[in-house]
Amino acid sequence: MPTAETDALTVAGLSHRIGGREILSEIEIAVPAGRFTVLLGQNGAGKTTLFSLVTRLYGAQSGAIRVFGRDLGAEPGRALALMGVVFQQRALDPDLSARQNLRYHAALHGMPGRVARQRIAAELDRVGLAKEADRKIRSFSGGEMRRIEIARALLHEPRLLLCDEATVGLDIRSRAAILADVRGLVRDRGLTVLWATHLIDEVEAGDPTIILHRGRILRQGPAAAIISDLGADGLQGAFRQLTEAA
Ligand SMILES: Nc1ncnc2c1ncn2[C@@H]1O[C@H](COP(=O)(O)OP(=O)(O)OP(=O)(O)O)[C@@H](O)[C@H]1O
Repeated sequence: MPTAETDALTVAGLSHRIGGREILSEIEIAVPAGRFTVLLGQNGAGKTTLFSLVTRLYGAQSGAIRVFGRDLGAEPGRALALMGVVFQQRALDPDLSARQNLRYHAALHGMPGRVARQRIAAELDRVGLAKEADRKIRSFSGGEMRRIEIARALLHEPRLLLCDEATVGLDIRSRAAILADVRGLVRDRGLTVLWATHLIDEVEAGDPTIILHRGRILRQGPAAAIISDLGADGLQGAFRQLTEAA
């Protein structure tokens, strides 16, 4: 697959087996820079496994992953520095404060103390939690914890943000607020986002959309184009057609 200069993330020929079972098969995707791209798939489609490979939690068994042209296998440090991640499972220490959790992350990225303090203050302020910085994580609501995780993921100023089911378990208002916030980062900062979800109502017509089903990519392109190519009356119908035929 050709790698366009404008691609933030490309994955080519990536397959992954766990315990003899193929979880991902010949994945080929291109995530355009500066856009909000949706990775749409039902539970068990393979979204988290794909994120685990892109973030190097799992070593790739085949294929190539590039982040802004940098090969993840050959230059892991440089490629990973360009990425921020919000995992599906909560990954904050509940007994530490928001500030302490972020400080820990800053240290992992080798940020000098003064820079870390400024960045932590700026990102907590951006998500509206600057005054709550010294509260223990366990005292925050689910939506607030997600906002802290987004602040943490942005601390080292990545160019690509990966979000794995970032709105799962949240009420409708919190879901909408998180989604609007992350879409705003794309619009205002030119951030690239890859947003994994099983929720079709989180997709907008113009979003580059990648449909993953049982470990295979069924379609990718703007959601509106996928719908019209299939003659469907909406993304729900297009998704059903594709997955039923697979
Ligand atoms: N460590 C593992 N051992 C065995 N099977 C696994 C493992 N990790 C993932 N799988 C299987 O791989 C498939 C894809 O799982 P994955 O978590 O990547 O999907 P997902 O799209 O993220 O779904 P969800 O949104 O429910 O987390 C599932 O069938 C899952 O059971």
